[in-house]
Amino acid sequence: MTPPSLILASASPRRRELLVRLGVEPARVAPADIDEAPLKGELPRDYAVRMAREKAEAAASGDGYVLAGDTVVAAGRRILPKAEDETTARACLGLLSGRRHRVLSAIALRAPDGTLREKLSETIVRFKRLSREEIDAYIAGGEWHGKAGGYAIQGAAEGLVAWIQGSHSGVVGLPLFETRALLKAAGFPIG
Ligand SMILES: Cc1cn([C@H]2C[C@H](O)[C@@H](COP(=O)(O)OP(=O)(O)OP(=O)(O)O)O2)c(=O)[nH]c1=O
Repeated sequence: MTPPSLILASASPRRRELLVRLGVEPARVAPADIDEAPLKGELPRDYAVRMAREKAEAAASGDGYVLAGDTVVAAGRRILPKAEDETTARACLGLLSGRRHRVLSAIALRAPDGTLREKLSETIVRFKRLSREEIDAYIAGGEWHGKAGGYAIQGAAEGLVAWIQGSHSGVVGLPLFETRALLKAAGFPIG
């Protein structure tokens, strides 16, 4: 019997790399184009789960599994934006400097029968207090581009992270423990 196929509904190359670490090679990568605006007053965890679910539903086609994820950086109840310009990235780093914040990484899996399952990983991260020079140097490196909260822990930013509790892969974009469990629960063959 041929193994079932899995569509990865994500434009993030990191998500693909993380999934491959579980021994799962997606048959296709099909980024979902959805409206990513948070609802008024929406809590960060509700927003992350809703985004992951909507991405999985939007990419559904045929009879394979569809996996999607969404990573949100939250300072209290506040959802930080994905940094698309320097000003936003600077504002995010200023807010995160010397404080704890949460990274919510939701994943959603649509099974061939249309059942949708999701899981949420929550990680607490604390940056050192960042000096003006540290922020300038980080901004100059450009790794903040397109990243939730204006940083990427898989790059130079980890040198500024004093403490982390939770899932490193979750912060990067695909929490491997939760993803493996979700695939297993949905009957996807995984070692
Ligand atoms: C905090 C943090 C975020 N990120 C990334 C992961 C995600 O790519 C991005 C958050 O945006 P997402 O909306 O989760 O993902 P995406 O837009 O890159 O891709 P798609 O919606 O198609 O799946 O930020 C890191 O790579 N490292 C980090 O440390």
